[in-house]
Amino acid sequence: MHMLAFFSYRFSKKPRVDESENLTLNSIRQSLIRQEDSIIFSLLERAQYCYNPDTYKQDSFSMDGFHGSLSLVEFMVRETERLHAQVGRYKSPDEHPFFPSYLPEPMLPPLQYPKFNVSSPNASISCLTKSLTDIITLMSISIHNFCLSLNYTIKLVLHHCAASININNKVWNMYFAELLPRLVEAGDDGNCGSTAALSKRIHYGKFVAEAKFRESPKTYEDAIRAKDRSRLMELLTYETVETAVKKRVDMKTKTYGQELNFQLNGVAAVPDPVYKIEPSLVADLYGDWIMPLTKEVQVEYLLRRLD
Ligand SMILES: O=C(O)C(=O)C[C@]1(C(=O)O)C=C[C@@H](O)C=C1
Repeated sequence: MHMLAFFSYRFSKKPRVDESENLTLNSIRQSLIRQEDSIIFSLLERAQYCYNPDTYKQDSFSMDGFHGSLSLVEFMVRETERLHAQVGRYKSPDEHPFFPSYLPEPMLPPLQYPKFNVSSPNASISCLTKSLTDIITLMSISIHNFCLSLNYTIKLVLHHCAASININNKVWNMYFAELLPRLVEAGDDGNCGSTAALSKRIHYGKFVAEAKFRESPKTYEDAIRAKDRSRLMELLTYETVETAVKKRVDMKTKTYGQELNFQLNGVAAVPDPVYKIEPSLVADLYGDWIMPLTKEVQVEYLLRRLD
């Protein structure tokens, strides 16, 4: 059977939807905590390589169908997004493209996103995304998993304004201009990748904002009607949570990024711990960029929440 015919067949079945859980601030925060691991691991991965200035320069590469008006990294991200768009990745409420104006319409029948499944939003969405990637690259063994994951449809609870919020231009600039030069050594070797995890985490602000709005609509409504950004920012900011996030990220970076060098007799070769990334760098990244951008998404979302 042709693969798309196979998909159409599978998609035509009624999706199974778990409606048992509610959108709570606590469950969304748990999801943000799980995403820290992906962010820290991808930064650790990226930190192994040098900066590679040619990857980011326009005019550095030339090949058929690609002549230098974009950098190699822009070209790769744009074309990857085009491919993923064909199987509907950006119709998912927690996926945000970096090059939205270049995307084709999906070739597959639309997925249903009736409501967002708060019990395991990441599990179902990242399972879907992972399966999409697998299916494109392997085209074989993950067909079964892919179809299974599609049947666990995401329960969408966001207001329709969510679709108009995408601050990936800021995420892109933050990553390439601010973060990368601090994270890696200068020089050349090859690699790129952690922007997607950051983008996803930052746009999760939509879910955080929705949960906060639902928990106390009256508190937010006046500020929304008055279009009062600073009041909204004040309402949605929890200093104690931010302090706890930075502390946890610092500890996770130390734990995941510690070099474990043991001699054959099992004794540590280096008495003092050595870290692959300076732990405070990731904690500072959270404090200076990730949380402020997540809050910016929340403000944008709330401003349109009563539209
Ligand atoms: O947990 C929340 O309430 C959030 O809004 C998320 C978040 C964050 O980005 O981690 C952002 C703002 C708050 O001040 C605390 C934490």
